[in-house]
Amino acid sequence: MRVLASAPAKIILFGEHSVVYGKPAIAAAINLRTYVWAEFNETGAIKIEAKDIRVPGLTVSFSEDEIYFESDYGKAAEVLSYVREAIELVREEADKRDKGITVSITSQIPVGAGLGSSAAVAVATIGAVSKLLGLELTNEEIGKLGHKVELLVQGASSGIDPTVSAIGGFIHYEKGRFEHLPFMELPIVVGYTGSSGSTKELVAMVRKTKEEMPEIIEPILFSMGKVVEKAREILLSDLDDDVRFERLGRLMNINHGLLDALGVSTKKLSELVYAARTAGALGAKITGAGGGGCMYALAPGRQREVATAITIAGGTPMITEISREGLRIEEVIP
Ligand SMILES: Nc1ncnc2c1ncn2[C@@H]1O[C@H](COP(=O)(O)OP(=O)(O)O)[C@@H](O)[C@H]1O
Ligand SMILES: C[C@@](O)(CCOP(=O)(O)O)CC(=O)O
Ligand SMILES: [Mg+2]
Repeated sequence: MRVLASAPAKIILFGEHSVVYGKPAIAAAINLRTYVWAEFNETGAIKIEAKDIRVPGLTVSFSEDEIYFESDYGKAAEVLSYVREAIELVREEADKRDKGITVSITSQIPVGAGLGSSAAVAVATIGAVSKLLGLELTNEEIGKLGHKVELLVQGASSGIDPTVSAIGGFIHYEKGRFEHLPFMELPIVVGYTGSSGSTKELVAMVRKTKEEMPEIIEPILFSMGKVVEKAREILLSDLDDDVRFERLGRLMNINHGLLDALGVSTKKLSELVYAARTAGALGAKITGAGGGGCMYALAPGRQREVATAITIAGGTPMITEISREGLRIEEVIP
């Protein structure tokens, strides 16, 4: 039997980082997906074919007639830890710890870009492997297992990414509970800096700063929580779109400033944010953990101009759509 599952990327509209400390956040699944095939193997081992992820630490030496490859096995294993933990967790849930499983991954989601590639790969793996092992899990349960995987690998995770990747759509999330917000088309442009940041390291950096100066960092996290409450109110209001977008844009700019104060922006991210605002975006901010990766801009009627401004500033624009669907079983071959 072979199973193919897929799960989407996400953007965090408001509340990244503060959501790790129990504050609310708002996120949406987007139409970039990670695909995972799962099947049994006879060895009893876990085998992972990650087709489009770069493995760090590969050295190649060429001499007259020989080529030597040296790989940093520690780093290679670390890169695959989300997938490995996901498979181990599902084998335990199914009480089939010794089943040999091979997974093969292809992904449209840039890695370490703040678009939730870690959650999508964990959720798609859990989806495919649980189906293979005959476990009946709801998408919500798969989101919770995805959260466990992120906790195991990163040490800290709010769970918002695996939740929205598993269930799809547009959500408000707080302390493990989510509420679907009404589906709406948002005129946004995502800008990718081309560089990456590690969520594990950025979350640890924020925690360290918070421990060193709680009297400064806690009020910032508190304000971020308030920004999200206000954004939820506006999203659920019946204000006209022009007023609504103008207010949301202002809140995005405040949220970006607060993230910058936490130290997770970079020169390139800020350049893309300011380029987007100058080109007419009503708001622009980092999305995801930062340290590189992506920003997004709210630009009703100005998406094309903002995309051009992001390109001129050295980024790659992506006009994405919200994905109603979360985890999907694409194919089951008996
Ligand atoms: N296609 C993939 N195959 C295997 N692992 C992946 C894949 N995509 C992402 N990952 C894992 O997720 C990590 C990146 O996660 P993270 O730092 O949270 O950034 P983000 O979730 O914003 O992309 C990668 O280092 C890798 O371990
Ligand atoms: C920084 C954080 O709020 C979001 C991280 O998202 P990403 O891995 O950068 O896509 C962490 C979390 O919510 O667990
Ligand atoms: Mg991640």
